[in-house]
Amino acid sequence: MIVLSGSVLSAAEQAYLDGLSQRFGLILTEQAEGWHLAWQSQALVLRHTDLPKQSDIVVDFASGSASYRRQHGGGMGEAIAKAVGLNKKRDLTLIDATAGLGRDAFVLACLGARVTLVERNPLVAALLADGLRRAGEQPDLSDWLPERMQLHFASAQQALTELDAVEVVYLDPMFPERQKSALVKKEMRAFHQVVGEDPDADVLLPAALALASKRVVVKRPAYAPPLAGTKPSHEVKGKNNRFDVYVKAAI
Ligand SMILES: C[S@@+](CC[C@H](N)C(=O)[O-])C[C@H]1O[C@@H](n2cnc3c(N)ncnc32)[C@H](O)[C@@H]1O
Repeated sequence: MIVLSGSVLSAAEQAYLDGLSQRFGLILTEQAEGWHLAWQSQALVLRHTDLPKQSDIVVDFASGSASYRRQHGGGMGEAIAKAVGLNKKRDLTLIDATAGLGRDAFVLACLGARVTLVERNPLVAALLADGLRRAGEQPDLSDWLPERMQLHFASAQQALTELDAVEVVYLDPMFPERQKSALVKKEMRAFHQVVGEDPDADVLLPAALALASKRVVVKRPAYAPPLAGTKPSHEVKGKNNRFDVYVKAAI
């Protein structure tokens, strides 16, 4: 069942959603109270019944901060690029096993990586699929993005045993917010409501290390302990986070 409220679907929209569900095996039902899929300006969005449309969650690679970052120097100097090793090899193969809204995956793909995005939440996967579809229709993205960003709807546990080996596995599981989280952006809090916590995140590290031939990179809030309590080979500090790097072989 597809949950869309406040929208009267045209036949074309309904067919599009059915196609999306079939292609990725998505069962789109309400997952978090009050959050449902809706259409806004030809894009699929997640909307909360009690929140204004400005709080909609959408994947938009073609405009907004993702695009600004791409056009204004989101480059090899960024901590994430160094952590992953893109400063050494541009066309790394990479699995982002906790893809979320695909922002990190987009940064990495813009720099040259071939990224398989793994997401287990069906509503988030639907947003990703729709964001990738719209980006693939943009003139400045269409010639490279569909080839470099592929969506895989599955749990990371499953994907990391099923997918072909890659050079790098990237992990960014949800981490419990700090008590006084005034600094946590409104948008992030909303996203937290939809996907909840990731209490099983620790098991992803050994699975990722088994599949990656070069390294595993884990994004963590600066105050968080390393994933699974496992000390990384080294850390790369970002503006608001750090990247724990587990090296298996040189890139
Ligand atoms: C913090 S968000 C990732 C944000 C992402 N790096 C970005 O730039 O947009 C974590 C995401 O990972 C997903 N996730 C967590 N554990 C997962 C697992 N075991 N398998 C697949 N997806 C998972 C959650 O549903 C959530 O969407």
